[in-house]
Amino acid sequence: MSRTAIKAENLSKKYTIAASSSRHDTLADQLADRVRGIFRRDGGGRKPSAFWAVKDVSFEIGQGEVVGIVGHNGAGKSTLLKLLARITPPTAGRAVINGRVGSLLEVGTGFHPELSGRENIYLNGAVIGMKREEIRRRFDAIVEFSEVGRFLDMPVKRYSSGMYVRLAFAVAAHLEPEILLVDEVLAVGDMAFQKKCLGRIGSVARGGQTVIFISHNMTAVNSLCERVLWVSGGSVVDDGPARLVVGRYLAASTGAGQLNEEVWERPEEGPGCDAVRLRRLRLRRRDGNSGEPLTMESPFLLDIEFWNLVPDSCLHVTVHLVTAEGIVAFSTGCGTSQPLPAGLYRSTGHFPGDLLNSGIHRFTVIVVKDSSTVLFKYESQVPITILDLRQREGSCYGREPGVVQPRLHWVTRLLELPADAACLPESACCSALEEASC
Ligand SMILES: Nc1ncnc2c1ncn2[C@@H]1O[C@H](COP(=O)(O)OP(=O)(O)OP(=O)(O)O)[C@@H](O)[C@H]1O
Repeated sequence: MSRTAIKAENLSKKYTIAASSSRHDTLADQLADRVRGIFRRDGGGRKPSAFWAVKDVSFEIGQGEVVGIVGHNGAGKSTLLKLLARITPPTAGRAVINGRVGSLLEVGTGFHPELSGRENIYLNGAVIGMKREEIRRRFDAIVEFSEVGRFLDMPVKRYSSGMYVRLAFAVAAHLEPEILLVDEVLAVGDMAFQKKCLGRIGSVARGGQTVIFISHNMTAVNSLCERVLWVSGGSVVDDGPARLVVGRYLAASTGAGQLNEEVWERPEEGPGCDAVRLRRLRLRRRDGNSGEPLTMESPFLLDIEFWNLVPDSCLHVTVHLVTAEGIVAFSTGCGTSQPLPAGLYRSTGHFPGDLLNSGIHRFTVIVVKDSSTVLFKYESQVPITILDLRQREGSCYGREPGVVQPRLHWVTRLLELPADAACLPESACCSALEEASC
């Protein structure tokens, strides 16, 4: 294994919530608390309570590893990163860090408000142990990336939060720390800048630096990180390859895989009518791996079991697959041209992978008799939750639009070379383009 960059040993942080149980970050908070005090009968005499924001967390991260941290709001992710960055001291346990740390944890840390943007760049470099000459070499790239060049000589306390984050991210990512800690910077700033940041984190990661990255954007985490820690209630509840941990986290968050069938034991209990009643609606992975959530690539099966109660009916079973937005993605089904004897039947629909977009889909079953009479419609309670666990290149990590996401064959061919590029061997261009096709 590579050298250890970070080692957390039983790292723990206890916070005490003040009697009034409010933080006084802003003037509005203070005023609100005073007003509350006027109306409070007990005079606000509640006892302070303590809780563990991070409890007994231990892990080791090797040099050059790119690790994502995921978890719900309030799970303890930011506190964990602040402990690693030594912004806050642990209540118990310790973190051993081998290497220069650059961090972008929250707006407000790391920069001196009275100093200008220019001075803060040098200050930050010096803090992580860089020589003036090293910082000067990267200065232009930092300013260009941050897009705040015009305000470089203004004290950063006058920056907007967007400008602040731009400069802070540019500094953290360009000063080439050996360990980069980044906390959901992407929530601030516009989409274009978020993309730029993700692209930069990707190139830092490929450059062999150790990166820890907190994000709620699972596509970005899954694409940028090789390993993911899932934090819940202040503890690490899962730690492993990104695709697996993100899959399990999303499955738990969305409830995917929890309800995969509806069953009615007796004909009189099933939805339907006097002629046909449903017995079972079941969603299955085609590979039989029932514990795993469905991803965009996974083929799956839908079983529709029904009792035909009237002999000699010609029946057609149709499924409408409906997106979370209520759009019918498509309709599919099967029927019989021959009359069916009475009995219990199962129709199984085979849905290929690389068809549906990610999201929580629903389906409606419609049973039609003799190609003309709708016997009944039933909206199933079984969700078809499709996770996006595809690896993305570049810096585009948003959800693609559209109800379907088929994987189509594309080829790019060279049609004509510009006149001045005649010396370039055509075969070289062609092979590059063929490789780029997918
Ligand atoms: N300075 C503090 N004083 C008291 N409680 C705090 C403090 N900082 C964080 N907490 C609390 O500790 C818990 C963990 O917070 P933390 O910010 O680490 O969660 P998180 O997983 O990063 O959440 P999010 O995804 O919303 O950023 C929360 O209940 C939060 O309210």
